[in-house]
Amino acid sequence: MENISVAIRFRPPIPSSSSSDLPWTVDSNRITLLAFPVPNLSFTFDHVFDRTSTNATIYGLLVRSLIRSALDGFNGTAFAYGQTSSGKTFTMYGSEDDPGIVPLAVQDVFRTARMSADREFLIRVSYMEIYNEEINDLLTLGSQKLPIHESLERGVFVAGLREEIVSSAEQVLELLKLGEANRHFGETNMNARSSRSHTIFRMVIESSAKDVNSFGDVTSADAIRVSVLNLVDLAGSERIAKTGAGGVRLKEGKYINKSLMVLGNVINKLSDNGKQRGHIPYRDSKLTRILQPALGGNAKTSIICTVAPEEVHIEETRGTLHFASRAKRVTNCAQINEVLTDAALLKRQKLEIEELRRKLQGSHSGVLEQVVLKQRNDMHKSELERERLIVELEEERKARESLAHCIREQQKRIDDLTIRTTSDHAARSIQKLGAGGTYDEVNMLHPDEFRTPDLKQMSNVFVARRSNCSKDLDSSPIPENFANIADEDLWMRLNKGCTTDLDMLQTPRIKRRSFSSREISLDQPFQEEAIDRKCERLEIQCSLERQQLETSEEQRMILECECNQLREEKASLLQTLSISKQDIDILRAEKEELVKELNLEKQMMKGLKEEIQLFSLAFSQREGLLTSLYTKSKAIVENLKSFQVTTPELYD
Ligand SMILES: Nc1ncnc2c1ncn2[C@@H]1O[C@H](COP(=O)(O)OP(=O)(O)OP(=O)(O)O)[C@@H](O)[C@H]1O
Repeated sequence: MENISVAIRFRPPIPSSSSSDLPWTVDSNRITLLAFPVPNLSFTFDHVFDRTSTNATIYGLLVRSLIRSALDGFNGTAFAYGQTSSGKTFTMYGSEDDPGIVPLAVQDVFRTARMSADREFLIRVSYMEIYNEEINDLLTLGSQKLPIHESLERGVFVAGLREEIVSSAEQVLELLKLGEANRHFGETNMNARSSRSHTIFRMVIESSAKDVNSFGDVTSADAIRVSVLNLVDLAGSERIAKTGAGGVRLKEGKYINKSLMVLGNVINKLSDNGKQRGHIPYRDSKLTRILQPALGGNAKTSIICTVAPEEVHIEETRGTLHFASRAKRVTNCAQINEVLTDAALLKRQKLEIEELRRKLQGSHSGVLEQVVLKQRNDMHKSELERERLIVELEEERKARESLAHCIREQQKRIDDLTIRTTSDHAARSIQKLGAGGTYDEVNMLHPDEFRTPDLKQMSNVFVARRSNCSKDLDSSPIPENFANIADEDLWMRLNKGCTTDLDMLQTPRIKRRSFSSREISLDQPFQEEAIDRKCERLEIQCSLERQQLETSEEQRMILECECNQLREEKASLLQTLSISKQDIDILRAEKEELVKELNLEKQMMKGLKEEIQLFSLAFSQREGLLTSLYTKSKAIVENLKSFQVTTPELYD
């Protein structure tokens, strides 16, 4: 990681401007603003160049190392930043007497390249401008609005930009002249020849070691270094009030200010502490997008901030100094950009393709197939299991239904028995009552006259009506113990919520017959005998009925036991059912998982196939490129040889 190098350059004051005491002092690399906005605000930079400094001095101290690094394979960017008319273009391009950074760098690149004993270089140049947020190729007339693309191999690049292979500084300077002619300049109140666009002069420097490993192994000597050197002349920020811009100039000014603002934002963000940094808005302008590697990326960067010394520009100066001090805090991470030579790349790609093929055709595909087969089998098994469970479930459901039916039947039988038992009990009670009372004619009872009350099914409701029994003077009152039967709880217990109409509970019509005292005295022994017989008969009947009642009770108990058993069975069946459901859910989830895995494997296989196709394609493309590169290199070498023969003094 290394910081961006930042220098401040003061342009000489314009002769016409009223010179007064300067509002700042310069002490070595430190600038102190004396009064604005607060007294003694200081900024320290890598270099501060005063009005006497030449472009050559600036180049030597700030840019030369960058150019040397570019020849070693590091990306490099140098740009001039500052308000309009502060001397950016002068710094970058200079004059006849004082050539600027661009021509000096071009000379230096070729000089250094020629001096290199162990590497040979291939240099391409391009020249573009960003005018009103559109990219124009300055080396090709009419080539405007070029798009920015991004790829893994090339990173961010301007599609369709002409790249000229160059072999000498003069050739480049000629191209620069051509570009300058195409560049947008315009007159403003501040500058007679104001740059209305940002220009980027780019050199792509490729180099490889002169001795190639004769064994043909893939070594670092096979690597090609490719670095990009950007020399940027920015348009200057301008205050419309000062430039007096209108119409086209005004529109240009707005685009210029906007893109410089984005540049400022990017620098601000990058200079923030890592945690607070957040999103860097490179994409907000074409300038920052193209310069992205130079701003916090893989490049060495130098910035020359130009300042107009006049007091009237103090605000702009302060702004430039703030930008510069922020930029000073930005760190880049430059590294040598090496790519393998085509031959080495071919070798490596062949190996990779072979590896992939082996993976596909060999054991790997076998394993894959096995996995797929296993998964299919598993899936089939789980399907069968699922079907079996469904059948089982159906059987269980049917069994449960038949059990429930059984329970209902049994319940019905219990209810019938209970009702029967109750009516027997009631009848017996009445008979007992009759036997212990007056001359009730119990033996006159007809079975139909003493019947179980009508029962209407109505859950949880007990209704008892007794509307007219009191009116029937002929009827005996309801026996006391029978009245207990009509008690709500008991009825509920017996009838399980059936309703009854107590009027239906017809007390047998026991007609009272009055005997005269004479009749009683005459027939008494006979009557007593008859009564005894009746009593005996009734007792026998009672004991029979008691037995019957006990038997019914036993039956009821047995049925209740059965009923409980059935309930338990039902509960256990329900439990089994829920377990089966859970099993089915698990199986279903497993099945889905397997299907997902299968799809994933399929995708992987597809991806591998595509990769192989891509590699094959790249392989054939590289083959073609290698051939053309070889032909081109041969031509260049021939050119160089002939050039050396004709102009030997250039290389001295
Ligand atoms: N260091 C310098 N020595 C001599 N002349 C200079 C110097 N710097 C700038 N100038 C002169 O000042 C004028 C404005 O300079 P220049 O055009 O380079 O400014 P600029 O910052 O590029 O302006 P703009 O942003 O408008 O393009 C030019 O005439 C230029 O020759």
